[in-house]
Amino acid sequence: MKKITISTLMAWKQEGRKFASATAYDASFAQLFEEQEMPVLLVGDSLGMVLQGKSDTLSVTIDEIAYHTRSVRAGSPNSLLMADMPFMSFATPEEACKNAAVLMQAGANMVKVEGGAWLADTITMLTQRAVPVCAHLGLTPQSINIFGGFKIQGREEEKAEQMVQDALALEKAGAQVILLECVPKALAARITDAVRVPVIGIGAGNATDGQILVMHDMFGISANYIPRFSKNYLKETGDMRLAVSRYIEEVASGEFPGPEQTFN
Ligand SMILES: Nc1nc(=O)c2c([nH]1)NC[C@@H]1CN(c3ccc(C(=O)N[C@@H](CCC(=O)O)C(=O)O)cc3)CN21
Ligand SMILES: CC(C)C(=O)C(=O)O
Ligand SMILES: [Mg+2]
Repeated sequence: MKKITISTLMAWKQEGRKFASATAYDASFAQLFEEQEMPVLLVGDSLGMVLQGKSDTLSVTIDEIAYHTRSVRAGSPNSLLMADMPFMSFATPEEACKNAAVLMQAGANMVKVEGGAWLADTITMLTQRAVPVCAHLGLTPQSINIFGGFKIQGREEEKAEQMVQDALALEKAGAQVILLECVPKALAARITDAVRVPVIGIGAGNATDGQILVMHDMFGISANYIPRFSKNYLKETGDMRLAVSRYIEEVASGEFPGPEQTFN
């Protein structure tokens, strides 16, 4: 696989070419993903749930994300590697810079932060200091105690309009990727059209530029539960490499996510 950069994703958006991505936490799976030409990988704070068995992501630390980022980078030199900024690690722009440096030095190409327009100054400060940023909107799991659970976001028109405005504000602030989690398909489509940067969806329908899955969900082996919007590709292929390539193909063709994995 040739080196994937933010320019690659921008070009794909303009061509209307849909791309897949997945979480990864170790070198062996990162290498397997790279061999199947998965262009984008994320060291997600979901590792608190799927690796550590916790019921949410709040306890994950910057050092844990950095540890896994080093492993994933070792297995996948050419993917665009995103790393999650954990809960409270970007509470102020200064803390965000200090913590983002740890992840970039561990091998990330981009950091991801959860939140809306209030993050504009943080995102500007990071991008000015050469840290590319993905802004995560919709169901932001670090806000579970505000939301009262992992619930779909943006159902009411007022909330939907707010999310469109948040996406525009964060793009203007410098965000180079937007990630939408658990939002109705029509809202994800609206945001994907409204911004120039690539939009990656999870539980957001098939109109976004890219898709992401937690790798354990792709294989149907997640601890606790498997979200409704994910799909077990191991069950239908019986082989991990085939599962990954099937997922990549179904994203490219628009077949995944289908109606069963979509909120309307
Ligand atoms: N294994 C795993 N997969 C994920 O996608 C994931 C994680 N862990 N951990 C971090 C966050 C948390 N996520 C989650 C977890 C559960 C639901 C969930 O149960 N959602 C309900 C829908 C709720 C509604 O209808 O409002 C569902 O039935 O899927 C959603 C997102 C997504 N992320
Ligand atoms: C679900 C994805 C988008 C994520 O943030 C994670 O894996 O932590
Ligand atoms: Mg996350």
